[in-house]
Amino acid sequence: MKLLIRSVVLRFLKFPPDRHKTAEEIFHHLQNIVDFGKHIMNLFLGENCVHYGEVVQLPLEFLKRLCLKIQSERPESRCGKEMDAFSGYALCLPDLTRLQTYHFVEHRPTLCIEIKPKCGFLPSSCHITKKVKHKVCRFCMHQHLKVAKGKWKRISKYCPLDLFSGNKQRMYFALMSLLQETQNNLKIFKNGELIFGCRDHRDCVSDLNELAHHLKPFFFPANGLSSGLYCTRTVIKELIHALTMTLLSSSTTDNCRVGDMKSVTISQGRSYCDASQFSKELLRNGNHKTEGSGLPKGCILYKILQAQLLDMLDIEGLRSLYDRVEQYLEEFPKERSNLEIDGPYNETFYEKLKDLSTEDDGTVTYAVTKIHQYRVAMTAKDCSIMIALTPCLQDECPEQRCVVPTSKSRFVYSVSLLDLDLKPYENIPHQYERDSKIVNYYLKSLQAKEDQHLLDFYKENEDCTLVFHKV
Ligand SMILES: O=P(O)(O)O[C@@H]1[C@@H](OP(=O)(O)O)[C@H](OP(=O)(O)O)[C@H](O)[C@H](OP(=O)(O)O)[C@H]1OP(=O)(O)O
Ligand SMILES: Nc1ncnc2c1ncn2[C@@H]1O[C@H](COP(=O)(O)OP(=O)(O)OP(=O)(O)O)[C@@H](O)[C@H]1O
Repeated sequence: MKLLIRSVVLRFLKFPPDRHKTAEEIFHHLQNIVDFGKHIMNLFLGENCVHYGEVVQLPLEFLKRLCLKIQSERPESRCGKEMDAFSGYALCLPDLTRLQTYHFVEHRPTLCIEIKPKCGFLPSSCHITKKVKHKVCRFCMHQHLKVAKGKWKRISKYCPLDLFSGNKQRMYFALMSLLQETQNNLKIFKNGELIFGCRDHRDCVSDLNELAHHLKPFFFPANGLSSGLYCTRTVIKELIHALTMTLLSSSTTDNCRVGDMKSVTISQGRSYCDASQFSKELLRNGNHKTEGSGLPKGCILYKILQAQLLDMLDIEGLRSLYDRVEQYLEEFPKERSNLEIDGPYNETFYEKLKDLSTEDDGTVTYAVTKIHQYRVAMTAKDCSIMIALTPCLQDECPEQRCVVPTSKSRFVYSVSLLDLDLKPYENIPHQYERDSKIVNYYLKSLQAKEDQHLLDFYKENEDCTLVFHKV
């Protein structure tokens, strides 16, 4: 749960009603979040993008009033957990809907586009038991289950592999699909206020004409564009162009160490997903080669993908390693802190993440290293990118690398990341079950679709079926 107070954001922990923690535990938990951002994600993703914030203490009276004030604003689907208003501790973060780089534009209008890209590769682990996982990405498979469960109304045409391809045509298709079906993967803010996307799973604002109306003064400040369908298309195109440029731009000035990790390759896996509408469209037009231009090293998508690729074994390969650690902890419960399952997140922890060998020597040390890497990868698979854009004049911003030009405008931008908390160790069995549910449901719906096609085929051909009778 996040609360916006002027230009900072206060972040509070949430817990199920019956599971309150002591103030000391909450302080430790929040400090761990800060340390993980500062010493681990910072190095993977770069200090310009990672804003880990600081733990602050607030008067309890203030928190009590705050809690009462915001309760009615919280989406119903999120109310299963209660905000911690008892410990007095919170995280203080910058407001990432605002530009993070240049402060001279602080009071200018700002657009911020939040994208939750999800997992951008197909796993190639030999532990995988269902072949479909090598061909169809997790996001596309999961769509079927989400729609069946009523989380979303329609299947999205967005496929993360298109966004992460680095190919501008595929990225255009991916971003357009996000705009058409935002789900929880795209939100747009104007001056810090949500103008497009879902606040809650039921509460969505996604009228492209209305969005174009908001965007027009940013992209066509001289107002030379009439309204209507043509205008909407033109403005949306400009937005997608600006987003593509920022997502592919490389930052050379941060401390990101993505280069010092032997980069994990995805060459064994393919770079396109069989379920992607873009690939299907190409195939339909007789083109059998889906282009992947590759991401420029140093761009935000490249860094996120590198962190995601730390999941080398897939949950199917990881499950038995988790059981190995659990068995060990059952015998030696005090060893949990030595295994550093709950931190500390420091340089030593980071160094361990660099061991990419997948030769299992049967030790608990090997198992724990792979688990740490998996948890970091899962974090990168669930984080969000915040792209803030503010118009700037021709003679402003001498550093061209922070400027994105569009047809009739020019923007300074900043790229930041959200939701970088390390995924809990305890979630692993749940991840395993969810994975098999997603895959099984997908296979079931594929089968049902095939059966239906066959049935339709027989129905269509009923009139001319030749039936042989025994004589
Ligand atoms: O498993 P996924 O891919 O559905 O991801 C979950 C997200 O669902 P999504 O598919 O993005 O709609 C899910 O997003 P929502 O809360 O549904 O918007 C959470 O981010 C969840 O993380 P956590 O368990 O709350 O830490 C995410 O769970 P983790 O798997 O990252 O733990
Ligand atoms: N530092 C920030 N600056 C601006 N907006 C933020 C910041 N942190 C979070 N947000 C906004 O708040 C939204 C919710 O954040 P997050 O998903 O981390 O919270 P949550 O724990 O799921 O909250 P809840 O369950 O109450 O919805 C984000 O999708 C983003 O739009």
